[in-house]
Amino acid sequence: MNQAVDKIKADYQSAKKQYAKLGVDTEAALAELSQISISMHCWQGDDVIGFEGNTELSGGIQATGNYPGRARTPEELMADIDQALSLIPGQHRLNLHASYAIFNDDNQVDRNQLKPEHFKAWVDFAKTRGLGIDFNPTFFSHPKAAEATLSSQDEDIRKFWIEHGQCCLRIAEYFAEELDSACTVNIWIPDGLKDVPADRTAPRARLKDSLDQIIAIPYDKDKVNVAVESKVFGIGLESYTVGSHEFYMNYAAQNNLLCLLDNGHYHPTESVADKISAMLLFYDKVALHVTRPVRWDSDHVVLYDDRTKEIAKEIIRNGSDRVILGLDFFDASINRISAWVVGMRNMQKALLNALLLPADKLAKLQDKKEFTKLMMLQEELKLYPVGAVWNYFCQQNKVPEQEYWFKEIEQYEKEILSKRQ
Ligand SMILES: C[C@H](O)[C@H](O)[C@@H](O)C(=O)CO
Ligand SMILES: [Mn+2]
Repeated sequence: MNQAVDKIKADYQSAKKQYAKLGVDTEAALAELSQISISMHCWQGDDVIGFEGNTELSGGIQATGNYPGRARTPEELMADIDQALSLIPGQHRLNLHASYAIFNDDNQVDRNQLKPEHFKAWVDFAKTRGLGIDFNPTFFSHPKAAEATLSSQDEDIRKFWIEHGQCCLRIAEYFAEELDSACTVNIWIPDGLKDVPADRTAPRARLKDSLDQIIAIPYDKDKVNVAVESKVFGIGLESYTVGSHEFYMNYAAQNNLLCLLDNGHYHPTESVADKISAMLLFYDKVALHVTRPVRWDSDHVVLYDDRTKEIAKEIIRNGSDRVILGLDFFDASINRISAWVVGMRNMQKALLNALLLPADKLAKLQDKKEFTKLMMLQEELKLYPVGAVWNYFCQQNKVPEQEYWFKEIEQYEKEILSKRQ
């Protein structure tokens, strides 16, 4: 901690009084914030490469940049995750991809043969840190994903990926049981076409059948939440995406699954914040990948920007317990641990900002059609002292406030990352 403890407390007390005048209880806001876990994606640490020995990223996604210090082994990735989590307030979750299975010399298998034993080291890691784990089958960066996966015309390839999905549900159940915490399994496939399709229906019918076969295996629905993530386009797949928004929204509704909304996966002027309330009138929960698309689904680090703040407001207004919140970005052009810390802390700051709004007062102004006053108050609230409350939250959680965490990143880079050649 760098600011004097007393100064942080004094600033917080002053902020508390200002918010109280608006009817906002800062203590309640802090208590709720400390209950919100974010699923931190393992793939920021190594540019979405994983541990299968394949370093080629496919599926129309790209990690650009060549900053030194990428984690190359499970040990390095775990150490980097520890370093990141030590600088992020609160208790969070870890989001793993199947391509991060940890093999020893004699148990490496292909993705359709994955078993819980290949993830035991992750369970041990999570147990000792009190983390829950979420999971993702990996339908990309594999020779059998070169054309298509769950929508493939090639029945052998489609079968391979169906089996992969089924393995992942079993592994998710293992995570949930071992860690006593429900596991969200998110299905995203890159399947699509570069140019104008002649038949949009057949690949979607095959995807539907493949998903039916995956979720037909017995699994405990209280322990495993299956989510489906749509997308509008990918690099090299610009004209047609098999797993579109409408496809998955209907599939999820019909099969009692979750939709996962990634805010990089829609047309640029569409707002994922706006979709949350609509989804939650029809689903118990919704899952999110918060990211920052710059001109395309570029997966830049999440900032404390208007888009993130608007998503956070909708999470809070609709009930944070109804949103399964994960991040999804991968920036290889900057220190990767700093990327995690900045993105996670920004998501939390946005949630805190939302928790510190006088929600009832603002909603009443809308009801009474006092739009002039509503605009005025929403704008004035932007300069209320959310930073003082944030610093106090960091202090409560024993992590450095403001920018003071960064010297630990510099130290770690000097001592550890710079030695990874
Ligand atoms: C690596 C992730 O699973 C992937 O980013 C997916 O969630 C996605 O958003 C693809 O664009
Ligand atoms: Mn995503």
